Amino acid sequence: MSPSKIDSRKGCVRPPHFDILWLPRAAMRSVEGDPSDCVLVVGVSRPKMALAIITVMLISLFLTFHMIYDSALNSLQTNTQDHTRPPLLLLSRRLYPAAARRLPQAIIMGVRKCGTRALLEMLYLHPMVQKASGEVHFFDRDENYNKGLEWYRMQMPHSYHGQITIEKSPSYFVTPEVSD
Ligand SMILES: Nc1ncnc2c1ncn2[C@@H]1O[C@H](COP(=O)(O)OS(=O)(=O)O)[C@@H](OP(=O)(O)O)[C@H]1O
Repeated sequence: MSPSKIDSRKGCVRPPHFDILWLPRAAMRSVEGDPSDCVLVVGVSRPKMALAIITVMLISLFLTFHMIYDSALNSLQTNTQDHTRPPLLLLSRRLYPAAARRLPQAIIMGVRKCGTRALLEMLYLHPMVQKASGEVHFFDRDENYNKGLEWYRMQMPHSYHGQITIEKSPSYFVTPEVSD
């Protein structure tokens, strides 16, 4: 070991520059045999520091873009009939589960003027419930029923997997064909 690298006062090994990332363990031992006199110097080389900062910035930028993309796409889907969403990442399906229009799992079918709207709005207070905005009249009106289940599904709101979609059409209760 060259004498210039040895601290003459304490006898500790010193790095030649402050931007050394890894020092060998032996470099931190006292040559003179007194380890308590040594000071541990931890530094990061400038290129590696720059690389780390750029990596963090790129990841933050990507995540920000991904969140903006996701929310923009969700709001677009609310206004269009498109229910598919191209995944930006395979992982994004897990992190941000896709919303889709689903057939109702529950239907409020009557009876009229008995507070069906109030019932629906109260159920809708639950975060796991989504409601159709108006009365769909799928089962009681031929012109709607003939459009098929796909049309019926498209009248439903977007919901996440596990949420319950509810539709309310009180006239189902008094339309004999509905039970068929
Ligand atoms: N909790 C409670 N108590 C008493 N009355 C209530 C309650 N909730 C809703 N209402 C009244 O019910 C009427 C609306 O019922 P619906 O939502 O079923 O109407 S509809 O059949 O869907 O058109 C509507 O009455 P009208 O205003 O006379 O139409 C509501 O005021």
